[in-house]
Amino acid sequence: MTELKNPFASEEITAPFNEEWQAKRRVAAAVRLLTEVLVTSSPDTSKMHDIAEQLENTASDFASSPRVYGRLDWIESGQHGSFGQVSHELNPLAGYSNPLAPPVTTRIEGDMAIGRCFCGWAYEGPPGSVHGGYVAAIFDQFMGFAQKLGKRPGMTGYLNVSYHHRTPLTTDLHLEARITKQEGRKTFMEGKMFAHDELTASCEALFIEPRKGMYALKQQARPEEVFSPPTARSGA
Ligand SMILES: CCCCCCCCCCCCCC(=O)SCCNC(=O)CCNC(=O)[C@H](O)C(C)(C)COP(=O)(O)OP(=O)(O)OC[C@H]1O[C@@H](n2cnc3c(N)ncnc32)[C@H](O)[C@@H]1OP(=O)(O)O
Repeated sequence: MTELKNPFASEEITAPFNEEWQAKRRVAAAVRLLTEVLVTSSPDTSKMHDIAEQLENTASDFASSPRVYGRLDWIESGQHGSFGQVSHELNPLAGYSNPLAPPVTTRIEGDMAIGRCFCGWAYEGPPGSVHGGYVAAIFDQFMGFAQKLGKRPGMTGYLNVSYHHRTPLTTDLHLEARITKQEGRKTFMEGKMFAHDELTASCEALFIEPRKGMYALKQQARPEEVFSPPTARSGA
């Protein structure tokens, strides 16, 4: 099995590991664009049914290729990069090849973690503003990266988010985090989110290194592989 190194790799692995990921990044960018267009356009109904059929065919085409479920299996193949590189592609908040990810980008500067994010209309909660659940998710990802500063990577124990002002959509969001205290396996941090220099949200987070370390996570039970989301055709 490929060695699991640098699970918190970020800016230092900006380029895709190979041409396959490069192509997948392009597909993911197209799906992001599609999502943005979907929630901000109003084509006539029959055109939408045509589009749905095309997309269903595209999904079937994709599904007929070899399938890989879960990051551990991606790295086990030996052809898709290390855990850090695969995460850089598939992480649901930061992965360039995962269209669910806005994505959040991160880097370390001195004793601080710095991040950036941009949320389009698909992320709307309050009018014109990022949904609070996404603000929390962005923080969880960003703080999970920021704990790299403490060298005892762990899982989120708690994440307490304060919402000071609405976080605007279609705006560059700036993130900052620092460690406030470290006690053995526990890393305490604070994080901030800014839009146009205004503090929109802040958080206090505790990350805890599991007793047996992060690598023990790979021994957890695997979820079911088969996932068949309902389609409009099946009446959902
Ligand atoms: C193979 C892959 C490897 C690389 C993977 C990289 C993945 C990257 C992921 C990045 C992440 C991305 C972000 C995500 O999405 S992380 C996903 C969201 N988080 C989770 O799912 C975490 C679920 N919880 C757990 O797994 C366990 O509870 C953890 C691991 C957190 C602790 O379980 P463990 O058995 O180790 O704990 P312990 O009982 O020995 O307690 C230890 C100490 O901690 C204190 N305490 C415990 N809980 C809390 C709490 N809630 N508040 C305050 N304090 C708490 C406790 O009192 C004790 O203190 P003390 O008595 O010692 O003073």
